[in-house]
Amino acid sequence: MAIRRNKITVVGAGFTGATTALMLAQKELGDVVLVDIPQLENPTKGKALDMMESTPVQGIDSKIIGTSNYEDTKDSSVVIITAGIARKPGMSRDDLVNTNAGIVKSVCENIKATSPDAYVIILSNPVDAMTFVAYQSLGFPKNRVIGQSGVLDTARYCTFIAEELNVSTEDVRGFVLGGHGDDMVPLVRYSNVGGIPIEKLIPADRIEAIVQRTRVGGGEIVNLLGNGSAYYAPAASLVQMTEAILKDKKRILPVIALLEGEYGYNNLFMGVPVILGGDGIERIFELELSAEEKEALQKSANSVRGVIAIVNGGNTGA
Ligand SMILES: NC(=O)c1ccc[n+]([C@@H]2O[C@H](COP(=O)([O-])OP(=O)(O)OC[C@H]3O[C@@H](n4cnc5c(N)ncnc54)[C@H](O)[C@@H]3O)[C@@H](O)[C@H]2O)c1
Ligand SMILES: O=C(O)C[C@H](O)C(=O)O
Repeated sequence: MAIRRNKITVVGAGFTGATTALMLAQKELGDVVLVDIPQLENPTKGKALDMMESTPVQGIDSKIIGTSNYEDTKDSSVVIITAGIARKPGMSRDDLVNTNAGIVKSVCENIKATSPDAYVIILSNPVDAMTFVAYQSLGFPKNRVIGQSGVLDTARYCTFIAEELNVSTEDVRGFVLGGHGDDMVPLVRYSNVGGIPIEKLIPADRIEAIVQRTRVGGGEIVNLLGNGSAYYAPAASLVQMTEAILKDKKRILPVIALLEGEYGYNNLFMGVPVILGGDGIERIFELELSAEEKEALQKSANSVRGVIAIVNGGNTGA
């Protein structure tokens, strides 16, 4: 049988969607289908054609098309959902919940019909709740419904640690647990630089400042941009997750997963470290947490449950 390229669909051709499409093509992870609403079909086609016309210069062979027709996305291996509105200064991600829940639901109905075997990565905010909405709308098994927050939050955390120590970002390891909100939990005890615990290298007050900056990292960019939210680091995060799945890399990454007993939570979508590979979320790692870390995670979980309740008729879980 002839070997075919993977088809990767990116729904939402705005700032994150378009940037993600280009980065996916640059890594030749597959052919990319960029989808937006019918009213924006021409601009979507235009963005895709512009990207396509960069391929001879960049020396890449991925094809990129723009469309508003889900038939073009048929049998995608991975579908990335970036459709929805983004926040502006003064707003919280949770303010987007009702609008984006409707959008994510309608997108998922189309995906379910055209790519029933896809691995689906959700970016639209508030992303923990949107991953829940997608899970309900798709009816796919839990390993194939994956939310993006922890890769981005961890990238911010590691950037700030590297800046603090003036070392390569490549040598910084750590991760962020919990919901994608201001209560997220950067895990200091599990963070190191070249194997050296950060607590041995950075004074406690500076670590606390880094943790706080990470928690509001999305807001920092929103305030600087003035009319939208971050997209370069979010797109890079989506590409890392897609690559982990398509190449069966079995990366250990923090992603939003359905918890069924892990960390003491049931029927809740929240960020936890997992093995991400050819079968999506292949395993969730349950780490031993201190009393303080457990309390912080509980606060984050309570925030996520509050937002899920808004889109789930007052019920706080899956
Ligand atoms: N989880 C994260 O870490 C993270 C990071 C960045 C952005 N986000 C979220 O991702 C979403 C997109 O952000 P952005 O900066 O790309 O916004 P954007 O406004 O630039 O793009 C969103 C696109 O979605 C499209 N869209 C709306 N409804 C659609 C539908 N039914 N079908 C297809 N496309 C539709 C819009 O037309 C627009 O082009 C926002 O909700 C934002 O908050 C999340
Ligand atoms: O902050 C936002 O609204 C977008 C995204 O969730 C981010 O963290 O950059």
